[in-house]
Amino acid sequence: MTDPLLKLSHLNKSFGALKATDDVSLTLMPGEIHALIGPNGAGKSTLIKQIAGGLRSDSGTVEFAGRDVTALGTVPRARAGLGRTFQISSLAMEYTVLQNTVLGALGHDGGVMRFFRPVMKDRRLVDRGMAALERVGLTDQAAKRTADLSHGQRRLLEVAVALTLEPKVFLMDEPMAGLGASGSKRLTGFLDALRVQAPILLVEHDMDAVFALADRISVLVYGRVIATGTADEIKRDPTVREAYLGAEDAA
Ligand SMILES: Nc1ncnc2c1ncn2[C@@H]1O[C@H](COP(=O)(O)OP(=O)(O)OP(=O)(O)O)[C@@H](O)[C@H]1O
Repeated sequence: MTDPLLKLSHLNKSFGALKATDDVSLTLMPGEIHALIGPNGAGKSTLIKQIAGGLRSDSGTVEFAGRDVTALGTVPRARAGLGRTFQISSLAMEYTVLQNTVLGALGHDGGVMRFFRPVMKDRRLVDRGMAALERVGLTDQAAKRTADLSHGQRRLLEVAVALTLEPKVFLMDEPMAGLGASGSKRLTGFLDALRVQAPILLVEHDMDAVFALADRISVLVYGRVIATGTADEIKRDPTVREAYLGAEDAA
């Protein structure tokens, strides 16, 4: 059997008396989109932070590509290929769209020292930046100031910057937020293709996108995973319907 690329075992995180995540175990398989859904405050963002390394777990382990990364911070986890996007606006607003992706590509090469070299003259980095823009459909915006992009375009640019880092896994926290119907549809199509390059752990409230994309869905309620399964299994699961999907879906 194929090994999971990401394996969470018995992760816990409390804030005072509040158990934000409670004994969470789940896996992300190669090529898979695994969606994490749950009501507000269920612990989804906390879990993403525990995986990315921004928040230290009280107990439990995070294994990535067969390696225990629990003790590592955000930067070494990102360097290892654990890519986090969204809900961290890391874009440089005064820079052009292309400069943002080129800086992303530069970050991937890991050379802070190189920062001082004329990066925009580095053909290889510029090509990588342009290739990422092309993949998200922002080529014609390359020379624009990032601050002048629409909200939806900025989100696409965040995806493009993430692509330049060539992650082995994507952790995405509500990528559809604020995109509107056509923007979400476009991003849904894009993520569908992206899973081949790197599997995606997707926190998302947009249930149309979740049901369209996810190979598996885990439902988090009060910090606990109450069910994991395919979209059909989750839709049918009585515990989920009661706890999360609500009366209108149970009707
Ligand atoms: N730094 C913190 N200090 C104290 N409590 C926190 C902290 N971060 C999160 N919490 C609490 O932990 C619980 C889980 O929050 P979290 O943001 O992980 O939920 P969520 O499922 O991502 O919610 P949403 O869907 O609204 O983004 C909430 O009750 C929240 O108030």
